[in-house]
Amino acid sequence: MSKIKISRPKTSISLGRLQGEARRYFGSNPILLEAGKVVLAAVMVEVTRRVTSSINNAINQGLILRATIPSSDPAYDWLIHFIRQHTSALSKSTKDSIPFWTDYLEAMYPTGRYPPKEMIIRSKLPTNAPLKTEEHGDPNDPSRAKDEVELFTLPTKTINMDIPFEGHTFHFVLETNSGQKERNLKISVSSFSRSREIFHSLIYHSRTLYLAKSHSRLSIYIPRLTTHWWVGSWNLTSFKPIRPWESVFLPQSVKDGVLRDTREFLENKQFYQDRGLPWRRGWLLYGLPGTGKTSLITALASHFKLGVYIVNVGAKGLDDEVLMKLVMDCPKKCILLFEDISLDTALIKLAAQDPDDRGDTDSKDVLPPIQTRKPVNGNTTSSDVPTSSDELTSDANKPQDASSTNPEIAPTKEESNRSSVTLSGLLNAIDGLAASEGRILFCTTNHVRRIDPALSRPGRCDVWLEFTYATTDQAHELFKFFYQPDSAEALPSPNAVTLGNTMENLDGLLDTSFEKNVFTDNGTEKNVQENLEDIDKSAKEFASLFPKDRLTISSLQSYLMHFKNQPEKAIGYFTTWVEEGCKYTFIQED
Ligand SMILES: Nc1ncnc2c1ncn2[C@@H]1O[C@H](COP(=O)(O)OP(=O)(O)OP(=O)(O)O)[C@@H](O)[C@H]1O
Repeated sequence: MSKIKISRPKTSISLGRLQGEARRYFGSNPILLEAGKVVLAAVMVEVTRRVTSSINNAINQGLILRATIPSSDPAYDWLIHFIRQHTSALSKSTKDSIPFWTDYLEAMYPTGRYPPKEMIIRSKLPTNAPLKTEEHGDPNDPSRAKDEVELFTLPTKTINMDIPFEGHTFHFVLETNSGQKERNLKISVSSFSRSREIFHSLIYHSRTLYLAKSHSRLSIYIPRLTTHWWVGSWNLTSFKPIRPWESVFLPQSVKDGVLRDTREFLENKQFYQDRGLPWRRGWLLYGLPGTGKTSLITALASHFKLGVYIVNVGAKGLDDEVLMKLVMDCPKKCILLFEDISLDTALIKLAAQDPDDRGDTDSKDVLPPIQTRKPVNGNTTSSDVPTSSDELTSDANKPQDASSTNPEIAPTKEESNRSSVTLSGLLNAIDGLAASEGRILFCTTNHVRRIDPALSRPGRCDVWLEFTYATTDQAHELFKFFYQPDSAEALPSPNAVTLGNTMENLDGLLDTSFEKNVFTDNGTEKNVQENLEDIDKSAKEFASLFPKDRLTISSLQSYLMHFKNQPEKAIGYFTTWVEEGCKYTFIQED
């Protein structure tokens, strides 16, 4: 009788037993045996990898909190600022983590020929491409995707660093794309923590640091135009020192008017809303170069602590769509500056055409500006700018489009080719339905006659201000400001004291003690008030020599720079310098 032994298959498998089994089956075939070993080893490696990765994931998901901040978010700038504050941490622990294979292949095959092993892919609709709807065929047809979507690939590069904050260590990973001007893409921050509060705390802290910096500085933004998927976003390019309002030399009435107008605008959002008016204000500053247009804007921005968003309308890479996006993305209460608006832009191209061909209905129906002013300093105007004699000028006195009749100011071919912004695109960006609210637009130009009258429509450039040669009063103020004793640098001029409101921006900067003693050049102690009186006397003497309609503030400033600490010499040499033609060469001392 045969006995059948039934046993349960053993479930525990040891490596030795597996090997034994394998030997029994494949023992007669050493090749199969070796292959089996390899497969077994591979299985073990994979199992180990999966287990490690699961443990890693469990730790990551359970214990580590991670936040990602894209560059489009304001918190991105705050965190970058926070990281910059910890540059020592940056230099110690920064390490590029481009994968070895990417580096190797890049070295073997220059970029472009061999794709990097790690890269970012972004897609976007080509600019100006009409969005195709179902009427135009099957939207899911894959062959259409190639025509409609552009893909961009770039190698990634990451920077890692650990920064301690409030008892936690935060791991920052900055993603950048190598070889591009616009580098940073996003930051991811992680930390061992069970609570989000610590992240909030980090962000609030970074914001506070950032604002503290930006309040004592002027934030300047320019458009990103070079990196494809970022085109049309703003890039914080610098924190400039604030410009004191007192450092701008213009007639007091003009400065007061600009301050008053801006304050009223910023404080009266409700007024505009109640009347269904777009909450926007536009200024056109025009006139000779070096007369203070940019200075006025930076001082105004400093005074009201507004960010300045600068667009060069003639820049390569800018078109109507990008311009519109930029304008829409401006924050509320900021200064949007269109620099040198008549250069390179479509305004010239279109101004040279027959108005009927412009395709811009507004331009045929131009209303006078709400308010235009005489030249800010009441001087004779330059040849390129119109003269206006009254405080408020009529439309007839307004600069007219002369480019179509005057070949000298018609655009050159090169000028016409540079920008792809059209007049209607520009006007839409300024006051179209989608245009941002709460911003103050400043357009500046040296060539006002090239500007299309459509720009003067209310809601676009409401106020036109002309800048011309410096007056005697301006020369007097500049001289005083230039030679004031260092420790009294920020002391208000007598005019500023009577204004009161112009003092706000100097909070914290001023030591208003007029009795404070300073050391003068010759080393003797002297009362500041006396010192200021001396300077004022010299300033009057200097102003009395000042020729009319001859010099701009910038040329005067560069003259004074030759005599930094020598007011007497500046006065003594001035007439000779003017008679010799105000040459900007090095001034030889006798
Ligand atoms: N009215 C002014 N008040 C104070 N500084 C002035 C004035 N005009 C010119 N400057 C000085 O001259 C230099 C050039 O001035 P600014 O850039 O403001 O001139 P601008 O009119 O904007 O010139 P451009 O039309 O060439 O851009 C600056 O250093 C500035 O400090």
